[in-house]
Amino acid sequence: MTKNNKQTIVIKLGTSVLTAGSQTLNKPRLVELVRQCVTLRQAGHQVIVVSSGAVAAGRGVLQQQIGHSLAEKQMLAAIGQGQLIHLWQSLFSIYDITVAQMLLTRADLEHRERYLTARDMLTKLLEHHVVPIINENDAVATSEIKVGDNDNLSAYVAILANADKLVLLTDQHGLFTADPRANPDAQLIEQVTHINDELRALAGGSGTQLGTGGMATKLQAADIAQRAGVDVVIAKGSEYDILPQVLTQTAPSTTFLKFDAPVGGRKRWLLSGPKSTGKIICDNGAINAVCNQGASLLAKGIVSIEGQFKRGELVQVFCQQGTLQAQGLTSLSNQELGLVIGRHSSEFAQCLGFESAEEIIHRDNLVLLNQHSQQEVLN
Ligand SMILES: Nc1ncnc2c1ncn2[C@@H]1O[C@H](COP(=O)(O)OP(=O)(O)O)[C@@H](O)[C@H]1O
Ligand SMILES: N[C@@H](CCC(=O)OP(=O)(O)O)C(=O)O
Repeated sequence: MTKNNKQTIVIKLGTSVLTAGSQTLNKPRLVELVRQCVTLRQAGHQVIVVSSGAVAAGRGVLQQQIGHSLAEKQMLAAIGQGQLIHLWQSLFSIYDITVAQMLLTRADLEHRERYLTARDMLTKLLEHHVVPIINENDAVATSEIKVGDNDNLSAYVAILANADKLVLLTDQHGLFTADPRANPDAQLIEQVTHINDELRALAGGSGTQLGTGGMATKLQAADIAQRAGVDVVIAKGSEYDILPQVLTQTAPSTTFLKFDAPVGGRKRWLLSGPKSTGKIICDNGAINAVCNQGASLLAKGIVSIEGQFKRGELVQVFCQQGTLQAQGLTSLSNQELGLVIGRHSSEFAQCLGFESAEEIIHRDNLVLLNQHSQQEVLN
């Protein structure tokens, strides 16, 4: 939330920015970015950095031909992360600013308690005027527990920190109508209120072997952050004084406006923490009740389910037309739910052999995803 125009700003620095298009870290670029972060702090803002670049730094240290397989990148990240944090530490120390390293994986955000621990830690660092430097813990992150890209990670961090703004610095001015690398005539899209399939279709992957996810993951990140009440800006990290310019809205960029009625409280965790493990497909009556009438999801309106999930895991709710409408924590596993699809809760005990709550996803455990200004309860 904005506190007297003093904002908490998460700045995500992509590999493309930190390498300036080369194969390894570009130190003058880091110097320049630290100077700008300090300018923001001197203006009273709190700064959190999500820094990519461990893999690139590792390449610079080893100076051997290393491929791009997962195992090779993990090895490079393990080598490079130390150098990366050392550089940030040295550069911020010129200004007498202390930094702290936080290496996260999805597992740190998935369980509510671990999520709260990470949140408290981040809050403490900011209280002590430390700049958190965050990256994914690539060296140990297996596919089951990793976020996979720092764009999504930075959106989760912005939610954790209750940030006002997320700035994604990359090697383009923002989201274009097509990948500008392949389409020189592509136009910059300056403002986005709501990300839809049409927009997602414009966002391609990374144009290089160094970046992860390209514009596609930046849109995923923006979508999550907007819903949680965070303004998001994508801008070009090589532009002079880009960070101050983003704040004064004078740089070419793409801005994604935060929602008028953002998801609040514990429900923010549902946007950022758990990974979805299954799908529930519902009839239009159920979708209408859940999306427009503030109802919980009942078994009666469920048409089918897909995937495997346990009780308490996150599942996604789709309409029969195939659009994602909501996500939330299920009270039954996929096997149990299979026994009661389409049934009234009065039949649950007989079908399941035990008593169970009538709601399959209780309203308190559910976030809507298909309305850009949904009236979610701010709890
Ligand atoms: N519609 C688009 N607009 C802008 N860039 C796009 C688009 N689609 C794909 N891209 C690509 O996304 C790249 C930026 O993402 P990425 O390489 O992952 O950078 P970073 O390391 O900054 O995360 C751009 O260099 C560009 O080639
Ligand atoms: N964690 C990796 C970067 C992953 C990533 O998302 O990269 P990028 O798309 O360049 O922001 C690293 O430190 O090299």
